[in-house]
Amino acid sequence: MSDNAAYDVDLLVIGAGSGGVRCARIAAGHGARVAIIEARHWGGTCVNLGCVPKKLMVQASEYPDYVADSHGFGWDTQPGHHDWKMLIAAKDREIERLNGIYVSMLEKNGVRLITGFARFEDAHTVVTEPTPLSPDAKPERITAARIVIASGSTPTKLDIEGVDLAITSDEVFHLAEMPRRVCIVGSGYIGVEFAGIFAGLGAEVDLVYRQPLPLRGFDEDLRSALHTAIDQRGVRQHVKASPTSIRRNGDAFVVTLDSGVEIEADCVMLATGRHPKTSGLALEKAGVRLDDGGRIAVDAASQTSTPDIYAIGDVTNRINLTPVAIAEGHILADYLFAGHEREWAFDTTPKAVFFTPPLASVGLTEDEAAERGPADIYVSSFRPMRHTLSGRERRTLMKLVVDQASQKVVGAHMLGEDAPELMQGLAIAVTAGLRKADFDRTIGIHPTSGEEFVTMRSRTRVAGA
Ligand SMILES: Cc1cc2nc3c(=O)[nH]c(=O)nc-3n(C[C@H](O)[C@H](O)[C@H](O)COP(=O)(O)OP(=O)(O)OC[C@H]3O[C@@H](n4cnc5c(N)ncnc54)[C@H](O)[C@@H]3O)c2cc1C
Ligand SMILES: NC(=O)c1ccc[n+]([C@@H]2O[C@H](COP(=O)([O-])OP(=O)(O)OC[C@H]3O[C@@H](n4cnc5c(N)ncnc54)[C@H](O)[C@@H]3O)[C@@H](O)[C@H]2O)c1
Repeated sequence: MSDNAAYDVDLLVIGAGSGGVRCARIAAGHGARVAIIEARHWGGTCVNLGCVPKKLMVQASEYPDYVADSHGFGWDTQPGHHDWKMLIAAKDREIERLNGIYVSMLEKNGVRLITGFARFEDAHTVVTEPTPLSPDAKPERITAARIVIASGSTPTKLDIEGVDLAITSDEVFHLAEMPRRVCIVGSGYIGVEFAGIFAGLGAEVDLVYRQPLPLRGFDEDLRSALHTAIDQRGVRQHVKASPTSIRRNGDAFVVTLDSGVEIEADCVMLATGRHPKTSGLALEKAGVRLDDGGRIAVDAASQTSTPDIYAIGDVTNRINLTPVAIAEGHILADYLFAGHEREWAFDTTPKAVFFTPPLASVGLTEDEAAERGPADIYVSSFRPMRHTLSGRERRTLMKLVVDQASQKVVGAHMLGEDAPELMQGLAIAVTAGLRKADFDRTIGIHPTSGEEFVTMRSRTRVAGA
């Protein structure tokens, strides 16, 4: 199928990350002539500098806990030495393998792969340039009937003195040495996850954030439980605080907070959000408009202000998660080249933060539900079975938010071991609009933590009444 023979391709995708790769592959599967341009690394942020290396590092950081916990079960296991360089090399090998899979999957589907940095010449023409990471890339000029911008996002740095002394998540995966003292700024997903990683690997960690509790936007009970869990992990929390400067002190760095407190660290990491990556694309040449927040403005069909140009994933700053970018890419490819729209339940997108212990959520928080009307709240907090013997001070929190009028479970939240694995199943129940009575008539799996979600009989309180 060819949309328009006057163009080199039917679809040109800019950015081979989670969204772009899926869109290109599905469009090619529908018979479109597709090319994809990537400036940095095949697979994008998630595979190279995001979800995948992060999760491997979380897993690496959990082994000392297993060793310590084993003593309560009769083992005399001793902690060993951690080899940071070996971890980084093993992680890099796995990522190289994944890069190869992405490339071969695209090639197998007949997608043309172009290495280089893309820039618009007009609404149907893109030129590519070599980048520092691909200096030998041949410049190309390519015309397309339709173009999808899937260029992702990039870390936002604070405007403070000495900011260039700090790293972001873009650099953290390739540090030459494991830092012994780390100061992390920001308590969103990345700040919390890396506080857990470095603490687990044995570093002294200072976590600085502006709010009274970490993870703004999550359920308040979960945020409080996380605050306690961060303390229990040995991370020093500096709440309601912001850095004002960073300076060198020999081989170390000193972060000064607005309270006057000084924190000395071997590594300062900013985890202060990300912003859409649009610089250098020359969007103005194609008439693609940004909104006030700097994201590419799109309609419900992911179309930008220019017909035939679409945008998906983080560059549109909707829900910045890999499965969402993938879904947006898939929906768009189906819509453009198969004439049908796939349905995905974005409203009940589940979220997880891979701290140790991790937390996960789906649906409404208690406060969000209360704004819509009375909600029955069920909360359970308990010591998981493993820690009755390990002696570790770690509690699990589970919470259900139930719309009182319909008795539908509109939110589920958990902090505790395996929370992300459990939440995937609960997300199906919440997406399906199941009622509390459906949870109650479900038989539990014993002995698990998960069975608590089907045995919460007594309402803890009513919210929003
Ligand atoms: C540290 C970290 C951990 C994360 N962990 C998770 C997680 O556990 N779970 C989860 O769901 N999400 C996680 N995310 C978020 C997830 O990585 C993103 O939401 C997802 O990658 C967005 O996909 P995308 O396709 O929009 O963009 P990206 O994956 O960022 O891909 C964009 C691609 O476009 C390329 N590009 C940009 N501009 C140009 C140009 N002009 N020319 C050519 N190529 C260009 C980039 O090089 C990049 O490869 C994490 C993010 C970070 C930073
Ligand atoms: N497990 C996951 O799914 C996962 C993991 C990592 C990242 N992500 C995605 O990547 C996005 C980016 O992650 P993130 O942690 O960088 O962003 P975030 O938006 O989650 O958190 C940003 C943090 O920076 C703080 N901050 C912002 N401006 C500041 C300032 N001027 N001074 C002091 N603090 C400031 C905020 O208060 C917040 O604590 C996430 O929102 C999420 O969509 C997802």
